[in-house]
Amino acid sequence: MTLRLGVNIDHVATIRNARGGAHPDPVRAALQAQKAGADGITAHLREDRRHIGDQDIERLIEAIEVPLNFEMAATQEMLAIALRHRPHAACIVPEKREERTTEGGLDVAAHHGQLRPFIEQLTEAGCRVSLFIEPDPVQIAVAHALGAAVVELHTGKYVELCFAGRTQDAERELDRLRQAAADGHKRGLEIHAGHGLTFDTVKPVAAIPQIVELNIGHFLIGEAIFSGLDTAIRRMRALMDEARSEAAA
Ligand SMILES: CC(=O)[C@@H](O)[C@H](O)COP(=O)(O)O
Ligand SMILES: NCC(=O)COP(=O)(O)O
Repeated sequence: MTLRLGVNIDHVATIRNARGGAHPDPVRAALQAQKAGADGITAHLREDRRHIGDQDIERLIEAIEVPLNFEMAATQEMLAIALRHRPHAACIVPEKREERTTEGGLDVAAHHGQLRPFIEQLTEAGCRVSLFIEPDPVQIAVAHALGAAVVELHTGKYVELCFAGRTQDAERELDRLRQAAADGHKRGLEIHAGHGLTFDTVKPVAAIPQIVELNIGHFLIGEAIFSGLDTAIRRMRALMDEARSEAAA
């Protein structure tokens, strides 16, 4: 199975919003990412609009040729926006206003009743519905029962453990990712993964054979300051491909 790279351009908007105005433009970044080989663009329209704004979503839909993965909380406001734009994919994520970033996966087991109508309406509108969850067997089973097409496994914990030098715990978390990917794939779910991935942490995740898409943003946008977006994306793509061919050998 080939592995797609979705580039998340949220944090281009974070830099723009630090001063207001229009520069740097996340849509320009998305077009550059597309040219550098991104297979898709991911953007998270947060309730507080701290990075991506409503107009960015409208402009992205107009401008990009690769699929848009629209990340959204399960709120009526976001549902109405998604139904208006009908992006290729709608990824439902948990959201807390006070958090610095998306801290964990959506608890689909606890909120299945609330989530079902969102999944149904988005699917009906032609979006591929993705649920951003922890690599946990119960979450996988409920995501499947809810009729989602895709699950995106939260890799944040694995990355944090790697950077804390907690090698054994990171390996255990990687095993949870492997198990969840295999289990979800067996159930017919399409498997994506992402959050916090970097050049140093991407390869073991990219090597998991059932994963078909990685969504990566914050690190690539940060790295672009030093090497340029094109170089950062091409390097990430190369590491992903390397991991895949090493795993297949
Ligand atoms: C859900 C998710 O993982 C992404 O949206 C990404 O982390 C960028 O958004 P935040 O940094 O605002 O969480
Ligand atoms: N869903 C994960 C994503 O889009 C990118 O997350 P990050 O690389 O910005 O942490």
